[in-house]
Amino acid sequence: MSVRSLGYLRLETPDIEGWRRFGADFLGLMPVEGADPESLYFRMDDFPTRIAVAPGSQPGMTALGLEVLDERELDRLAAKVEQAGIKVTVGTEAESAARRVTGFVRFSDPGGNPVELFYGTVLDHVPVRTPLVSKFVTDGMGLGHAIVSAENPKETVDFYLGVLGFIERNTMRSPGGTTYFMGCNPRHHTLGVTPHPGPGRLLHVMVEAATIDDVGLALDRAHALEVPMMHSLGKHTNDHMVSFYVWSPENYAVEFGWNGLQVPEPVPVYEITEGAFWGHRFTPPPAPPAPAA
Ligand SMILES: Cc1ccc(O)c(O)c1CC[C@@H]1C(=O)CC[C@]2(C)C(=O)CC[C@@H]12
Ligand SMILES: [Fe+2]
Repeated sequence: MSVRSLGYLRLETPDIEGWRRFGADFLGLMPVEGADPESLYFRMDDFPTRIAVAPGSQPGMTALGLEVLDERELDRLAAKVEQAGIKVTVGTEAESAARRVTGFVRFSDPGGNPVELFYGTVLDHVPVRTPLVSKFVTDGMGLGHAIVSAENPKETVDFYLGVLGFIERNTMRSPGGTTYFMGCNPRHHTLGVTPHPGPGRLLHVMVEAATIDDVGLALDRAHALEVPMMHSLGKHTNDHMVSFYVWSPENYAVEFGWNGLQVPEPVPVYEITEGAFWGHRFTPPPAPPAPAA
């Protein structure tokens, strides 16, 4: 296994105040200070930052931060990415310091999603405090999972499997094409790739809490804070996770779940024919505010 986990996400949003409330008061992440005073930084565990949100004119993901074992693995994987014909840039010392990692490289995956491979997390030993959530499930499994889009899903999936060492878990066919779910540690899936016209983008990020009560309480907070629902409470057919999804301030989505399946050893791939055993009823995003006349 090459990539070890989804280590961090870097996002940009036109609604930084919305994200402050969303991240801390709804998701229950721990807000902390970081390199840029204009940005938001959220902890889930002893990683210094799991989700960093910077102000930007457009919503977007600026990095899918994938953790590798050590410097030798980073060099080996960066060379493999270059051999695959993808241009790789080495992060500067200042950029590494801002991410609180020892080193990283960046490139775009074949679908156009921005990826950073990093090693050497600089741990935060101030105990994490998440009073709204009993615990986020991250140990050895990263912050959760992300689903990204690609116009060329097969090529993009072949890259993650063949170059970065992900393992295929399952597929799901829908009218728009096939979605691929991949893992890199016991968490059933860390990355999903789904077809979508246009350059790759983040569709949702999943965070996992330790108890069903954490999910119930998060549903209550969504209601109280008027966080718009995307998929009602449901249970997935591939990782058996019980979760619901909300629209984030810029209309990507966050899935809040519990009891995701862990797959310590590779198992044969399979195809699912429904996304959920029950639930996960969809609600479209709220209409954007009307432009000022
Ligand atoms: C089906 C499924 C299983 C496990 C997950 O963690 C999960 O997020 C999903 C849904 C994934 C995915 C999505 O988020 C956007 C709409 C998608 C692309 C589909 O049309 C099929 C799968 C769906
Ligand atoms: Fe998901």
